[in-house]
Amino acid sequence: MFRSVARSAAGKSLLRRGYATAVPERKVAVLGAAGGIGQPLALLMKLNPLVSQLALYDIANTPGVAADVSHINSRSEVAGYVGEEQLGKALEGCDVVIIPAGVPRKPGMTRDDLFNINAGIVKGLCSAIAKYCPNALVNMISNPVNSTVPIAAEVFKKAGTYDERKLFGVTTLDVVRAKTFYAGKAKVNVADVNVPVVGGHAGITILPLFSQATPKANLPEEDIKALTKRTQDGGTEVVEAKAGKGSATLSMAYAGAIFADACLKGLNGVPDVVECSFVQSTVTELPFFASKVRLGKNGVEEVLGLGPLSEYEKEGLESLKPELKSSIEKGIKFANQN
Ligand SMILES: NC(=O)C1=CN([C@@H]2O[C@H](COP(=O)(O)OP(=O)(O)OC[C@H]3O[C@@H](n4cnc5c(N)ncnc54)[C@H](O)[C@@H]3O)[C@@H](O)[C@H]2O)C=CC1
Ligand SMILES: O=C([O-])CC(=O)C(=O)O
Repeated sequence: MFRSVARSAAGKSLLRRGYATAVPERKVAVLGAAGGIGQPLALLMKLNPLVSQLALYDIANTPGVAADVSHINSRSEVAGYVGEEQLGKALEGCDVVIIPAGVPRKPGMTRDDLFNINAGIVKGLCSAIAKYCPNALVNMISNPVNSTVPIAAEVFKKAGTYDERKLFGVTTLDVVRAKTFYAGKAKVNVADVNVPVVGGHAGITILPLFSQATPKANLPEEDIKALTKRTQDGGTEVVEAKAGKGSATLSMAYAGAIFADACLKGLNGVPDVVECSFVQSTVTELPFFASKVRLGKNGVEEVLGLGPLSEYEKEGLESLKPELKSSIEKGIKFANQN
């Protein structure tokens, strides 16, 4: 077994010497790789020793990004693909496909305002995934995630390839933000902090569960409310600060790289890999919902429940349901009408 080899002294020494034979081959594609998120995400995936092949796809400018990233002396081989006619080659044999393709917000816009453009982009890319790598784990970053994930599910259902264990809305940036803001307020080491974030990925649908945050800090109710609001508005904070030049890219690339790494670890059989993600779910009455999920060799191994909620979180949960429900339905309707 590769893991026992990798963990043995001989395996470690092999790895240190640059022989990656103990780690399985894994192909990862980034769709939208020349964009604000795509470029730093390509860099971070190139640095990930679990990746053996990195396919960088975009409708423009990927050759330059691929040439640049390919000079880094890490394990994976890098190839750039540009234009729809090369999409199949980019996807063939992929284990994980990360999708940050699509337009970002400008100040004054909601994520739902991106629907008209991004829904079509995501639908096209998912049709190609169904054709060229139907078994890949799909990490959906493109907004509005609350709708793009249901769109992807419908496309895969129509193609007969849908496996609910393999489709993920990437909500890791909400967790990253919640951890950072909590650590600042609670004055604890950010590296030790854990905070689950559930619900969806837009405004009030983002529900951080600070009552379950560790290390425990017993923050007053006003602080919890302020932290919740800041986490929910984290994306808007960046959109406003960038003043028309887009939304979060660097922190999103970091979050996307963490989530893809967790998917790869799960595929490789590493035990107890748990991350929050927006997935098909029975945790609430909504068909998709973000919560902690355990990742394994086939993607989602277990969707974990919410755990005990404070009164404030229970109220937040009830208030987010109508908006999340309508975003999910909007995605399903789009996929079936267009
Ligand atoms: N899930 C999350 O937490 C977050 C999601 N986002 C979302 O990620 C998306 C991308 O954001 P940025 O990278 O900042 O935008 P960007 O505009 O900088 O890059 C998007 C890239 O997608 C490419 N693209 C457009 N159509 C394509 C297609 N059909 N196939 C392949 N590539 C295509 C563009 O050429 C461009 O290079 C946006 O929808 C944004 O809202 C952003 C931050 C956080
Ligand atoms: O706010 C946006 O538009 C981008 C995003 O999803 C985030 O930063 O969380």
